Amino acid sequence: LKEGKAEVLHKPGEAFYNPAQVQNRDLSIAVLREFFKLRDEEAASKKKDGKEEEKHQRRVLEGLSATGLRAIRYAKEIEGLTEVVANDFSAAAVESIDRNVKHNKVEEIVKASHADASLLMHKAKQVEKDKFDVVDLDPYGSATPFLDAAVQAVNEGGLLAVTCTDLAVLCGNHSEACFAKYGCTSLRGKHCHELAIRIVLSSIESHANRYKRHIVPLLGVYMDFYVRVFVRVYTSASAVKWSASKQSMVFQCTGCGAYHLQPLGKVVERGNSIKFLPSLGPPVGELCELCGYKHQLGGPMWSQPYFQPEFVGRVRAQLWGDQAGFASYKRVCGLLTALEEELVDQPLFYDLSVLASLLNVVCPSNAAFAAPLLKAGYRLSHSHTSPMAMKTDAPVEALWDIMRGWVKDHPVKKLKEGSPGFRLLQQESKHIVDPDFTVTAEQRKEDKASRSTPKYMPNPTPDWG
Ligand SMILES: C[S@@+](CC[C@H](N)C(=O)[O-])C[C@H]1O[C@@H](n2cnc3c(N)ncnc32)[C@H](O)[C@@H]1O
Repeated sequence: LKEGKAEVLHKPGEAFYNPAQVQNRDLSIAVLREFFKLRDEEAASKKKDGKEEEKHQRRVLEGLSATGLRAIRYAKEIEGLTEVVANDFSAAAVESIDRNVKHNKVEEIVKASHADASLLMHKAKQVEKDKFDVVDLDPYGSATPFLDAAVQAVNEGGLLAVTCTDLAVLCGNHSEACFAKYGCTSLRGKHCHELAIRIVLSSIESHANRYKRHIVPLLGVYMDFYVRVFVRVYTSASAVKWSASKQSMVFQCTGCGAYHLQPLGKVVERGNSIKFLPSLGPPVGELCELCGYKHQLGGPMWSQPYFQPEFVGRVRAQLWGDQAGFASYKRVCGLLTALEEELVDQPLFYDLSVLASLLNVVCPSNAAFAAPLLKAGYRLSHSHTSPMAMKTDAPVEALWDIMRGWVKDHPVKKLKEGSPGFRLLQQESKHIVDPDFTVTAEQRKEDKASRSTPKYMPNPTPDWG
């Protein structure tokens, strides 16, 4: 099998290999290249400030390596790596890693290791120089059994890359299992994939906090059948005090899906010290003010940004600039462009098709829905996890104002009395936005002709072509 610069001799049944994960591996290579560049830039700026330059060996651990394909690609496609440890606890997998390392002539860099990944990481954490610059976890299902060791085995400012494929658990089908594994309750809804990313981040942060460490997310995505996050790990007892203020509970209505976030607390600075204040009471009552149904409680989830737009842009440019090297560059660049255009500071979103289906009415176009919100000064974007997403800083009442305006001209099919949609239509308008404001067909045509990204997107598509 060939992928990137690696060629793997693969016996079916011997070690796990999934061709569909090429996107995951391509993305990871581009992220690692940019991460090491970032570290070089940081070291250079420290040197400029007269501080001692930190020497990094550039060691990577692939804790769950199967055929060794990913580790071999890292060694061949990322410049300057000194060591890549390709570990697996299956003897057959290690045999396959050994064979493939030789076949690809990367014995100098890639070292096969036969151990339980957690045990290996717990050993590595004991000596500073044995810690890794990058720890990559790509398990079957959830990565949570490995997190405790992983957050300790990464060196200062190092990178932890985590895949979780248990989306049924993370997306609200097995909320109880989610709580058991991640310490967070998942919820259903169109935003469930973004919530999944945020739950994984919250879980990593909580493991890190036990060792006076905290995370800084660089990039998180939902792809195909998994979520993948890349976070840097730092040590700081004082930064850990802010952790609860970076996470929120989610109160979500079981009728209309309206959600409200409640940070676990806030931190106030008093002189030289900081004080943590737990949140006071829930942000909403037991019943939803819009439709009268009950709220469900989900979380905690990471409610700070889950990606850094500038870093995402750099990774995208990396993939775009090496089209011959990355088989999946088009798909991954598309995904990263969508991610970069998301409102970075607005957790979760509403889905236009859900708003319309609650009222049993034909769905407005994105542009028709966006116009009144933008006119009123709110921001709006889509989400890389859903094309019908409306991610906005407008209150949910404004969205229903628009939908009530929409139904004036579009017939509502039968709605059951007492249903959430029926109750939403009974509500008085909150007059937060002008629901009758619209963009004309002429303006839309102009928009389409003048740019690839509609005007209602916050950031025009960057010039990366
Ligand atoms: C999904 S596969 C890894 C795929 C690989 N990262 C890739 O990109 O092709 C998961 C691997 O983890 C290994 N594994 C599961 N639990 C492990 C543990 N506790 N320690 C080490 N390896 C483990 C399995 O044997 C399997 O080969």
